[in-house]
Amino acid sequence: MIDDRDALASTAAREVALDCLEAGIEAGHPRTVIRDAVTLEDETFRIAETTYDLKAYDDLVVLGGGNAAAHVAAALEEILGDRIDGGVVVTDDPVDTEHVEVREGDHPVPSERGVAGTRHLLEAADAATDETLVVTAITGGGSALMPAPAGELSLADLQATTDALLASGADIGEINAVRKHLSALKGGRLARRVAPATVISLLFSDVVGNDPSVIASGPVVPDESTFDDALAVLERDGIDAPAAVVDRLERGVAGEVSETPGPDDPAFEHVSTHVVADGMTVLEAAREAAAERGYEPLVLSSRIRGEAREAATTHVAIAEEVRATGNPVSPPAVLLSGGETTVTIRGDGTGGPNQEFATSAALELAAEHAGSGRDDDPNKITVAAIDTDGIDGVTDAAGALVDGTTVEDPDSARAALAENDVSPFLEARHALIRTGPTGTNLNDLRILVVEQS
Ligand SMILES: O=C(O)[C@H](O)CO
Repeated sequence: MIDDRDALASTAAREVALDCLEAGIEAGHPRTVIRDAVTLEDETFRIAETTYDLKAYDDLVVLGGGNAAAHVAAALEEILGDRIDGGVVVTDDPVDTEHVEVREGDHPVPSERGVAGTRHLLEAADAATDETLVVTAITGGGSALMPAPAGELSLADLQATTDALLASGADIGEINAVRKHLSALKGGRLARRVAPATVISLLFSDVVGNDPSVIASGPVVPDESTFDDALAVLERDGIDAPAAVVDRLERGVAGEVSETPGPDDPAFEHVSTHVVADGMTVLEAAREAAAERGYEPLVLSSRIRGEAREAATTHVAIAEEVRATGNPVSPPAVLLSGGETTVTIRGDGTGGPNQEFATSAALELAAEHAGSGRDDDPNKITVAAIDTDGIDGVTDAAGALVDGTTVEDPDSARAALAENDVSPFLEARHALIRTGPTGTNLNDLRILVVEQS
């Protein structure tokens, strides 16, 4: 799964870090998740504690979108086979499916083909009746991949607003409060389109805290955010949105455009929501892989957020403590974390949050190594950081793997960070991890392997 793995795995600690990454990605892949989450026995479809008698429905369709949506559809087909009558998913990571139509869209900025695919998805939703069972395949990336401009808005309006929101530093809850109010599908509006069908909503969460109304902007989840909230995000973050967008939001605040459906809306009467995978799914598998290799595993948090380079300093400090005093676990140990860090763009280079995390960690390790008075073991702490979807920032790398040998010239590492240009820096040091699109999207995975003195 990891390209050129042998070249990266030059020490035992690196080998362990790569094993943990691979175990995490495999556990988060829809084929693994769906196999664990749903079963079919005779005509009874089970998800968690709920069962559905397929004989009670005329047809079963799969609808959805997101980076991993086609993989979810394919995994559902493996279990449900010919019982699936059709459906549409929109994704940027297509795979072959037999019954569900896979349409391509684009991420992180929506595109024309995404709009066309989403229109098709909405047509399939409109065709649902009270005898339809709809299974939704909703994963991270769905907001960009399922663009359905509301009212008079155009794709260009959505693109300009998305660009501005992504550059603004607004968090995903804020970004999606805006996107929901510009869409014919997000913020629960897809539930209205499929009502009165029965809906089983399967969610793969790339949102810290798993709020279902934020994951892919909650197409079949009640929305408590308002036009007011959306306008406040634009104002607070100084976002220069197109006039048509501001106009729609202002008309919404004035009550001239209908609000997204809230928890009391009848559209949600027949919807059940299941978060079937999240960052913890990945962390638990990685933790197990570490333990199997004789390392004491410790999950620090599945909710790490904030500036990537600063999070790296804190992670390395904890690893140093482990190594120096055995707190909070004794080495050999593996520290693990998930969540999603961000990068404040100041320069004009190539990189991503996980690559900035790794570069900053490598810089810390080089400084710690040089100042330790104990230059015999530059490999005592090894750090890997990836985005589980295989695409860190807008690069073709998932992240990077570093240790105390990675940075020999701290000034170059600092310059690369200052320019947000860490990708070429890491490439030159053979530190980039490449996986290609992994088929899942469950946030970041960070592994710190701490060897014994
Ligand atoms: O698509 C989105 O909105 C983000 O990936 C969060 O799920």
